[in-house]
Amino acid sequence: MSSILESAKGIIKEARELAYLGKYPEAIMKFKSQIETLSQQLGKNQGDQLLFQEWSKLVNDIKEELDLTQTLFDFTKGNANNQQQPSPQKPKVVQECPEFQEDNRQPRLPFNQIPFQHHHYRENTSPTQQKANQFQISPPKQKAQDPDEIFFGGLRGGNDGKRGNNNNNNNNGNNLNHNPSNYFNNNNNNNNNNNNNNNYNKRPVNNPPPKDPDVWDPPSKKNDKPKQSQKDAKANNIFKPQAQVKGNQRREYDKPWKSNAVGEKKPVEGQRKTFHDHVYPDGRGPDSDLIQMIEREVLDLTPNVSFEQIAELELAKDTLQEAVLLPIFMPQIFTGIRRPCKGVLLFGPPGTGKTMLAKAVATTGKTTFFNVSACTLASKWKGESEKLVRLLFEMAKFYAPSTIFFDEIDALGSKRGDSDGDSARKVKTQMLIEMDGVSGASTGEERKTVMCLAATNRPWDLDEALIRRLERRIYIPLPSVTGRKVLFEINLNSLKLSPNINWDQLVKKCDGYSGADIANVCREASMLPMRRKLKEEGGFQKLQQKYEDISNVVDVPLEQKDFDEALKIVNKSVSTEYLKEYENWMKDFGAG
Ligand SMILES: Nc1ncnc2c1ncn2[C@@H]1O[C@H](COP(=O)(O)OP(=O)(O)OP(=O)(O)O)[C@@H](O)[C@H]1O
Repeated sequence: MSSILESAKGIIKEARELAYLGKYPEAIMKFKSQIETLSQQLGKNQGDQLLFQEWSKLVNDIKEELDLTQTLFDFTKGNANNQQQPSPQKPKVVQECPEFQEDNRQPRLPFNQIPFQHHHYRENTSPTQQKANQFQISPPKQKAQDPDEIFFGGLRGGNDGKRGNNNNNNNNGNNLNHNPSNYFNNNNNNNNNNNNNNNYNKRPVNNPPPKDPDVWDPPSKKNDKPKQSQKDAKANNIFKPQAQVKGNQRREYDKPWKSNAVGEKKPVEGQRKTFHDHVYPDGRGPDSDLIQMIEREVLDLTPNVSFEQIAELELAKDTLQEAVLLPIFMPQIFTGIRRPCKGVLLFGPPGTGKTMLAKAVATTGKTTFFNVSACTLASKWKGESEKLVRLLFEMAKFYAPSTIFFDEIDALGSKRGDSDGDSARKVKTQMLIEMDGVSGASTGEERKTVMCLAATNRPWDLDEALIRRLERRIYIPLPSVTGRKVLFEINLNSLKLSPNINWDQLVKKCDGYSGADIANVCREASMLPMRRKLKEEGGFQKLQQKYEDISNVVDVPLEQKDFDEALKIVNKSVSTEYLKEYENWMKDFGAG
């Protein structure tokens, strides 16, 4: 049954398309064939009362559609016989509606020639009709792609909500088209006048023509509705009494939403004055948004990492303490040839603790930490990146002593080349200028220590001018055996551990793992006993019913098998071929 309906649906759709294209004879043939097929089926299904009713309703509807198509056909034939061909110019509806201009199909019929059937199909919400709709003879509404929608769209009024007068149109469409006799009368008039458009315009005033949803209302004349003067309005009591206020009285109430607004922001006493407040004491300026974005997303007031939390990397820690922290603590010593370096580059495989080192520097030196991810910058402030770099350094000087950390600096400061866009070149140049400006701290002006730290996994991509300014270049390698042991200790210090774990063997197995990889192994291992326990007890729900405090039950010591299992899941993330490249680059450019 459903296959018959499906094929009927398809053929009826084709028939509508043909009718839309003005191929009435073919459309009529198709409608007729479907009426025949469905009627035959009706005969076979008389036993099922409900189905029978629905199908006969459907057949009747298609018959009406056939009649209307036939009428249209007769009408156009009449026109042709009278040699009253429609004007080659497209009707107004078609001219004004972009969808129709894009569409190369024939212009749509004048409004009063459009059959009403589909409207009837979709709008009728009687239970039987709703059932019939389930057969989806008329498909759900789509944007002007569906020929049904284009062909019969005028009847339903609102097609896509673009125009404001859809509801009215809908009503007008209903009023006119629900009554087939109206429809035929109009056609007769058309025949008499032999001019559809004229006829459309010559409707009696008390029976206004339905609006086409695709045609905008003409602009209303200014004197259509004389404006009511305020005096008259008051007299007519249009204004509510509470609105009658004197002078500025209306503005004198609390506007809590405004207190957070940028324009009204006032520094609270005792609170740290922000850079924004400093440059724009009035609360708003041309770069307000950019500055606030930096303050919100780049400024990290609590990096909170200590050197003790970082495993191994003793050389890097010493270099950073000497190059960055000492000049902050003893600025008087670091003058002349001892001037602090302009910047430090940390390079090495991913996940080896470069960001942690930068944060530890900021925490220990009690400096303001700007954590700039070059990737984010480049994408987020496209077109304004060089302004952002300038503002960033200005802010760093304002909050000095500060540390600016450029993570993934290769994304921002790669080698300059012909393929660079204008914007990328400007950003690089701005960075170089600003980094030079930072060392201006040693030229006698009030010392504003700003340290630049940068990290990259691809040092060989960096621009040489930038490399020169990052005067200390420190290799952050993968952890050694000792480093891996410490990493396990750091990551597992809050968990219960079985005494039977063979740490030496485990650390050996983790050869080539970065600090981040080892942290992942520990995380995975820590979950396994819990998962096992949950499974044994029949799932979370059952465990919860059985024990009041399930945290004690699932918090079981980690065992060797947990780590073995975790090592199967977590693999190393650094390829060995890259390690060679780091070492080579270190030989050529390293300055640790
Ligand atoms: N030496 C280390 N000591 C302690 N933890 C470490 C160490 N190295 C890596 N980790 C762990 O790895 C995680 C990632 O470290 P971090 O972000 O500092 O790496 P990164 O070198 O900056 O990585 P990327 O180059 O991908 O930005 C840290 O949160 C930490 O858990």
